[in-house]
Amino acid sequence: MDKESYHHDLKNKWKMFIHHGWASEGSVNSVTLRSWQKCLKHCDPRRWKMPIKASGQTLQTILSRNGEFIRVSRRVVEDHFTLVSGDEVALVVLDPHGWTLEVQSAGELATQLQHLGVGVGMSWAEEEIGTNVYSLCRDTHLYTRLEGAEHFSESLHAFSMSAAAVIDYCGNVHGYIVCIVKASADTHYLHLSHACGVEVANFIYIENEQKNTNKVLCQHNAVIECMDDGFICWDAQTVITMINPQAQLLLNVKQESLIGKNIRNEFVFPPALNEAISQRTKLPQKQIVIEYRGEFIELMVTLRPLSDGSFLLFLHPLDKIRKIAQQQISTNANFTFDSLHVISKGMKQVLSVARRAIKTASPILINGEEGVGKLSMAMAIHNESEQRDGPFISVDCQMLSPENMLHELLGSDAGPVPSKFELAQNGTLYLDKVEYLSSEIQSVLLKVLKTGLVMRSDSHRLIPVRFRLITCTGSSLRDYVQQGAFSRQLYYEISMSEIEIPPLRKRRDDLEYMINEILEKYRNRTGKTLTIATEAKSALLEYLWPGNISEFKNRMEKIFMGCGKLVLELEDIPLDIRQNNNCAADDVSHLISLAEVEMQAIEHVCRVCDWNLSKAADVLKIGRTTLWRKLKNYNLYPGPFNDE
Ligand SMILES: Nc1ncnc2c1ncn2[C@@H]1O[C@H](COP(=O)(O)OP(=O)(O)OP(=O)(O)O)[C@@H](O)[C@H]1O
Repeated sequence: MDKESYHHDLKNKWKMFIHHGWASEGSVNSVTLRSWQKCLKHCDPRRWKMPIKASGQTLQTILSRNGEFIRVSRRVVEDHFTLVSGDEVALVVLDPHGWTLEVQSAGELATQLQHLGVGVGMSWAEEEIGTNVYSLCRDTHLYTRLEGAEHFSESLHAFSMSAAAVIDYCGNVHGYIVCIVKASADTHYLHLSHACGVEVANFIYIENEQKNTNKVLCQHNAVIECMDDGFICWDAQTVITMINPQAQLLLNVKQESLIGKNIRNEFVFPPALNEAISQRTKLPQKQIVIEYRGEFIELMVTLRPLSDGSFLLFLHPLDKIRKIAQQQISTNANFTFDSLHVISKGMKQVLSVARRAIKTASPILINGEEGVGKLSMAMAIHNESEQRDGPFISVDCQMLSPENMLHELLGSDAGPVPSKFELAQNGTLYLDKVEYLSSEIQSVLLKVLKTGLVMRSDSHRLIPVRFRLITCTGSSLRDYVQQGAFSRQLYYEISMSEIEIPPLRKRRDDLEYMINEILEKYRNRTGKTLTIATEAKSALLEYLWPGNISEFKNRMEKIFMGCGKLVLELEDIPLDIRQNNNCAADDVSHLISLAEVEMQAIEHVCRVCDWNLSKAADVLKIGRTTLWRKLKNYNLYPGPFNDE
């Protein structure tokens, strides 16, 4: 059938429908027929009513809401429009609700469309203009064509139109592209709406991808800039491709001097890292030392092999790691000069000596009997000093085994384990019972104090350290020095400021305060108000408290626990305290024999003399053979003797 007859036939079917309200089955496309039936109710097919047109604020809202879509589709529609003969084709862009966003038309076709009211803002709603390509395409989302008399409104019979929806990969409809030609003209141009729709959808997809990529890239760059860790990236050919500012700081290098260089030529890695690189395995949080241009740099690293053959080496800043180690090892120094509650004159003098000592950077030696509060005083000094924000590292020298003393204090590069001096960086190092340091450690400590540098036990690297040293002893270090068991030079060095804490028996005011304080704490804890009878209190005040505050706290706790009354009478006080014996009469478990005293003395002197028997025998003022025999008897023989 030629074009003319085809259109003639269509017109007859349309007339038939308009006249009788029905069309024979199969003669009209079912979708079109359904739309005709709906339109009968609200449109006059023979009289064109100008469609509504959005204007003013409404139009502005529609245009700005579809700004991105208009920008992309205009570019596509303009390109296609210039490619075809403008006189024969019009291209119209609609938003998802059928509002006209853009019209490309020219010549006679443009004039005809303008007469019908086609322009920006016009509505393509079916109720307005009857059956049209937009309304059908909106229902099906499929490419739609209507030719001549397939339109419900007779005024549109002069045109053939097509419409394609612009749908993104998520299924969102951004709008529609409508192509209009004269019904008498060649209809192959109608495919333009489909081509434009696909192209606009592709552009939207690409722009979205670009936006997402840019967003990810921005986030990626922000993360790289803000992260505390440094990192270096090298490719499968071991060429360095990336190094972030933090890594440049940690390694003291400039990006330009490393990018494009071979990682192998720039850095010397330790075996553990080399092995992980060659086996392409992850290496999480490994503390290593790498060599860069003759410098040894200690780092905590994480190695991540990537699937393209490249590697990422994260450099975790060591001061942070050190802080974590310090937090784990450092003691919670919770005393201040105020919280020591000093009442007695003797202790007030001690505090003024301590205050003076704090003003200098020199080490402080604290003397005092056991349990007198030496550690608490050291903590208070730490908290009152410039080092208060640094760590408080406490080491009990008696607890260090002679074999491991060097390793434990000096650390090692192999672990690597930082030395206690490094851990105390910018803080306080407290050495309890300093007389137990072996002579080897004594000379190491002296060197550290004089140079401010430490060398780990298995390393030749000199690490600068800055800390305040507080040592303490319950013995007379002077006697040790005279006996040759403690380095004279070290003694002078550590005792530049010396604090002597008097025993509790010499500070009755403090003792009385502590009794009241302990009663108060008891009341807060149990809700019971306990008082002490005068005789009982006198007994407590008279007692000599050989174990000082430690003993006081311990025994008072036991006394309170055992007393079911609200008034503590003399009879509730243990007999040894009442009789002012220095040890509990009914408890002999902690008393030691003469042989044990001798054994402890021998072991202590031998340890201090690094098991040099001649030296130890001199200090103990016994013969070498006697010492050797006693060591065997007491089973104190630790291994080969260092006797020369
Ligand atoms: N002024 C104080 N007020 C209350 N309690 C204190 C005071 N000083 C020390 N103590 C407490 O006394 C006990 C012993 O104190 P600290 O450990 O400081 O003594 P020390 O002389 O270092 O002991 P040792 O000789 O056994 O090492 C701790 O429980 C501590 O909390």
